[in-house]
Amino acid sequence: MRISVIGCGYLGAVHASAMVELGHDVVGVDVDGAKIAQLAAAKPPFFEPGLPEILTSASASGRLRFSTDIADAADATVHFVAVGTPQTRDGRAADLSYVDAAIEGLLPFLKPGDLVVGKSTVPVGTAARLASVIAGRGNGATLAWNPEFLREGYAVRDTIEPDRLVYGVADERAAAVLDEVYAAALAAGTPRIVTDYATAELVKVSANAFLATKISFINAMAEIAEATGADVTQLADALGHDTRIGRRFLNAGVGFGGGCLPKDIRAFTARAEELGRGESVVFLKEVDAINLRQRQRVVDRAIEALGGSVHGRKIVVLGVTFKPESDDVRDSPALDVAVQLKGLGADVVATDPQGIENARLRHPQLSYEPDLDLALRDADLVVLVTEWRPYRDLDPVRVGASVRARTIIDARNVLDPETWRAAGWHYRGMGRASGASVLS
Ligand SMILES: NC(=O)c1ccc[n+]([C@@H]2O[C@H](COP(=O)([O-])OP(=O)(O)OC[C@H]3O[C@@H](n4cnc5c(N)ncnc54)[C@H](O)[C@@H]3O)[C@@H](O)[C@H]2O)c1
Ligand SMILES: O=c1ccn([C@@H]2O[C@H](COP(=O)(O)OP(=O)(O)O[C@H]3O[C@H](CO)[C@@H](O)[C@H](O)[C@H]3O)[C@@H](O)[C@H]2O)c(=O)[nH]1
Repeated sequence: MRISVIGCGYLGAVHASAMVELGHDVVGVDVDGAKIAQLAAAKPPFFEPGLPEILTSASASGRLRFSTDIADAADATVHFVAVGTPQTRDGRAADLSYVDAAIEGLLPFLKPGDLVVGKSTVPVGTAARLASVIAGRGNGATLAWNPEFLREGYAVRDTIEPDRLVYGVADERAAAVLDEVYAAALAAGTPRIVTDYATAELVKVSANAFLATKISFINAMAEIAEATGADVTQLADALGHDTRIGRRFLNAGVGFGGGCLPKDIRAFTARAEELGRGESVVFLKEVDAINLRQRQRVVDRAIEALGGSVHGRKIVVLGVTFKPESDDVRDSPALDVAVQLKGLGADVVATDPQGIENARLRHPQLSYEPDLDLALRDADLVVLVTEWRPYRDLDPVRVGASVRARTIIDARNVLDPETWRAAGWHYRGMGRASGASVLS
């Protein structure tokens, strides 16, 4: 099939390349000329494991092109819309101006039988509104909403072998077209749910709301654990053995960030309020508040660890991205902590395997040191905020020889407290028993 992908960011660039893997002819379109130039040269404009390989093979096959001109989408019969839906500047709602502009741009090039497929995360009701725009001016094209559930860091696998496919459609033909698009994934047994627009839109935002709630739940338990001397990691392990609960997304720490969970729960709340149903999701405000409190708790812990003031002290912040295996710093808890500590007068040095370039663009006032050993030298305090493998694997004895003071805050609970304490470190986790050894 001939496919266009409008918007080639973290979602669209992977989707475009993956569609070639699934056997299609693809043109990726973006308004960002620099991004398109990189993609056209088969160079990913961001770090995503596996993307260089599929981008290279898709480009070499001659079945993947990139363009800044929406007219190049005219040959395609299926048009995925994967542009951003960030939080509006003045509020918590989703900014739909990019989605609206992408649809407006496509309209003159649509043909009878074309299917426009929304991928972006949108407030419920958006698809119905856009379907009527396309019905009016889309020259016989129709709309489907097919939300995306990929995780950054696993985006390639999640796109090629998704946990499920959700089609929000208004007619059977649209579902049949999507079946053709995803034939390879369906043949591999991917479950598919065919539903209406509103349900498809809601599946996406409620999935993210659920994940965010799970994380804030365990972070709330971490607060209680701390007040009682209990250990939240053991608590999560024990809870996780209950298959109804499951262990995933029960890692307490500095909380969730990124370009999705925080903005999506806020947009969901705003939409529910618009619908007069704010009360139904009022708990999401608490989920957000617990999450933001975790960032503050890490900062407070740093102040406490340094005896009441961070002023003039060297604090090494391990990680700037919102999670490992990504260079994405959107709403990153790690950067938030680094910026707050800097604001309090600390001599902050941040390091990260992939995120420094993006972090520097947003926060040029911070000092960055890509070399981990150099970063750690003479530190008064080490704060692990993003659990990249090299930080999880740090040797406390070796690191202990180069820092000024052996004090570490493990804001992701990924280090073994006993090992670090045995090497002479003052170790603090988040909701982990702060005393000496716990019998196992
Ligand atoms: N990043 C993820 O992991 C992920 C996963 C699932 C869903 N989503 C959703 O997908 C959407 C895109 O997210 P993202 O992370 O890829 O954002 P992004 O900011 O990385 O990419 C969006 C891209 O759209 C381009 N764009 C904006 N207006 C355009 C237009 N009119 N025509 C063509 N291109 C245009 C931008 O230049 C940018 O490259 C959002 O709604 C997001 O919530 C993201
Ligand atoms: O137990 C956990 C699990 C995750 N996180 C944090 O939660 C955030 C989000 O993590 P994750 O969900 O893995 O990353 P995303 O790539 O943002 O993916 C989410 O957001 C995407 C965009 O909507 C969806 O497609 C995905 O399904 C959804 O998992 C990160 O800051 C993680 O550090 C925790 O603090 N504790």
